[in-house]
Amino acid sequence: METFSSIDAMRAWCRQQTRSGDTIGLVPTMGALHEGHLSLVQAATSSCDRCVTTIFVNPTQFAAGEDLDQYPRPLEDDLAMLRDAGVDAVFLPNTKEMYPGGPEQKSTSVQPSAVALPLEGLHRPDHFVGVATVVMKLFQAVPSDRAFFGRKDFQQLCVIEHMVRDLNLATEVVPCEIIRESDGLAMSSRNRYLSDDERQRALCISRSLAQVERAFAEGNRDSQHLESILVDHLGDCDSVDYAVVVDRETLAPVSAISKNVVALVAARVGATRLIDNRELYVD
Ligand SMILES: Nc1ncnc2c1ncn2[C@@H]1O[C@H](COP(=O)(O)OP(=O)(O)OP(=O)(O)O)[C@@H](O)[C@H]1O
Ligand SMILES: CC(C)(CO)[C@@H](O)C(=O)[O-]
Ligand code: BAL
Repeated sequence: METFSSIDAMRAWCRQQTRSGDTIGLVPTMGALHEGHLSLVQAATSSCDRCVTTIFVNPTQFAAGEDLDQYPRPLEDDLAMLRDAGVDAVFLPNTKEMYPGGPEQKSTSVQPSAVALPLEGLHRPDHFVGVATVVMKLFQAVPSDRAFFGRKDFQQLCVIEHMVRDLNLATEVVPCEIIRESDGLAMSSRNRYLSDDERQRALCISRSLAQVERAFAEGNRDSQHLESILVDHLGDCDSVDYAVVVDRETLAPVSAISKNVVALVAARVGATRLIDNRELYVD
């Protein structure tokens, strides 16, 4: 497995693979890897000739006071997992390589579509500008045929799909299913922050979504009622940023549901903010 920290070297390696006819699958991450990340790697290695994973804790998507400094960085463990998973190359830029003028510098950025405005956009106002911009930069460093993103970060996936569509990017976005612990908790690097008690209480998030899925399957199409089911089951969380059932394409509120929707939750357990969701399909 090759590792690269410079954009030029990474891009040159990709060009060489492409010249020899190999397709490239890209898996962008912030490290602290788990089975969710490995499922993206698995999807990439099974549909592309080469898999490149990136590990970069992107400062521009964190607001002041968020967990940028604490964010776990177990690099040796991450590299061992990627090697075992059959990854061909890892891109590990430092902040100076990605932001030569410093991350605070007002440099060119990507303005995401309106899908970035609600939900996470309200609670983390500059977050998706940071995400869209760094993903665009990673796409330039790792020219790839396909890029793999998890549905766990549902709104992020929408933002990236819109960016690729609106800016005519050549990389195909491949959404990947949410990987859960055996008790239902969505895997997330931030689960490492949870104490045993918090880990138990965090289960109410996936349970609340399972309850909504059940009500939806039984024919309930009233979004207010479905949202009240979410809220009723989130009592073990310390605070709830949002618990909503919204249009799956626009993330706008819906009342009587006639199209596919998605139930999304962001809640804090102790100091840890977790997100999860369920897509609900009308047939
Ligand atoms: N449980 C999961 N199932 C599927 N994909 C996942 C899961 N967790 C993360 N991913 C995907 O992995 C990619 C990298 O995400 P990231 O490194 O931020 O991990 P994370 O676990 O979401 O971290 P955090 O806890 O910081 O949100 C993203 O596309 C994300 O959607
Ligand atoms: C897409 C991403 C790697 C951009 O920093 C990050 O937001 C993540 O890990 O989901
Ligand atoms: N997985 C999304 C990255 C973040 O929360 O910043």
